[in-house]
Amino acid sequence: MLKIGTRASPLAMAQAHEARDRLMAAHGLGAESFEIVPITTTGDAIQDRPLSEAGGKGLFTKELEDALYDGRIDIAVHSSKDMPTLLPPGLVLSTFLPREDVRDSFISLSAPSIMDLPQGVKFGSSSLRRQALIRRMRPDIDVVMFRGNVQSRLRKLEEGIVSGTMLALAGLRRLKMEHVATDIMPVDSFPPAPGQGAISIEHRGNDAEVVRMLAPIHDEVTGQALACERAFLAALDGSCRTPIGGHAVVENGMLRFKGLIITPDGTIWHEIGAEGRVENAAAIGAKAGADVREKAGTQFFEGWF
Ligand SMILES: NCc1[nH]cc(CCC(=O)O)c1CC(=O)O
Repeated sequence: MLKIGTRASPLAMAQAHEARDRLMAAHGLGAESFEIVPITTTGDAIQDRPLSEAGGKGLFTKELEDALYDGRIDIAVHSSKDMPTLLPPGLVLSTFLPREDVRDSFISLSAPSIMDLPQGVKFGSSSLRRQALIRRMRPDIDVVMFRGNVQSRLRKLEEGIVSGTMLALAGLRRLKMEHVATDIMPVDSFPPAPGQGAISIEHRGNDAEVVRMLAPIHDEVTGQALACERAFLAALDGSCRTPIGGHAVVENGMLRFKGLIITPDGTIWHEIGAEGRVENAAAIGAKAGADVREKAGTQFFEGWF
């Protein structure tokens, strides 16, 4: 019996089921060989303030990691986007499932695109990256803090609390809710978060049986793109306080990466492009991070908060 840990949100549960289904198919096993263990995390419990204030990315992972350490679960299924770049001792992130669409979707009941929103309306997002990118496109718009699952966001749109919000297209697809997307943002003008759209699996590094089970469901190309994007994030100190975009594409053994850092008010940004062979994925991302940091200068990272 392999115990699969997951957050309890509908999206996390859908991702855990996807991981289980792939494991069943890869090993010819039935559902009875797996147990899905939902765990409520601090990140899920805090709904009234931005996660960047409450402690950052680790909020979604700590309880799952505790459960890995004490054996309540054997693997933890995560959204890669929510994973800190550094893992606690003894745990590894070895396995990436084939990536979904990386793009963000715009959701509104009153305008077909962000540029069509009326002057000065409210836009809800808790992601610093999305907030900054929206402000870059539409400095007139009032960006407000906004959290919660798809259903609660749609309710707030209906109630007129905000005129627009944004969600990852990947999440909507996994919830079979793609139809709520009003517009899809191009990656060039609206770069996704590093890791967006990719499910990853964390486990105890010394668990040989788990390593054997996971090997056939790992997607090589997604793993290479993620190695690059996560190295970029790590080089920039990937705290949730810096709006960062980053996206790597792998084709025929070559990797192309584009990254962006932007001030929270959306007025200053720096972009970086890099490419090379996939074998050097992590080095390409790390160098792009160091290069964009140098391009931006230290003053870029100071005095926002
Ligand atoms: N921080 C929440 C989160 N983590 C991963 C996804 C979407 C799915 C993905 O990117 O794989 C979401 C919701 C969202 O951004 O819309």
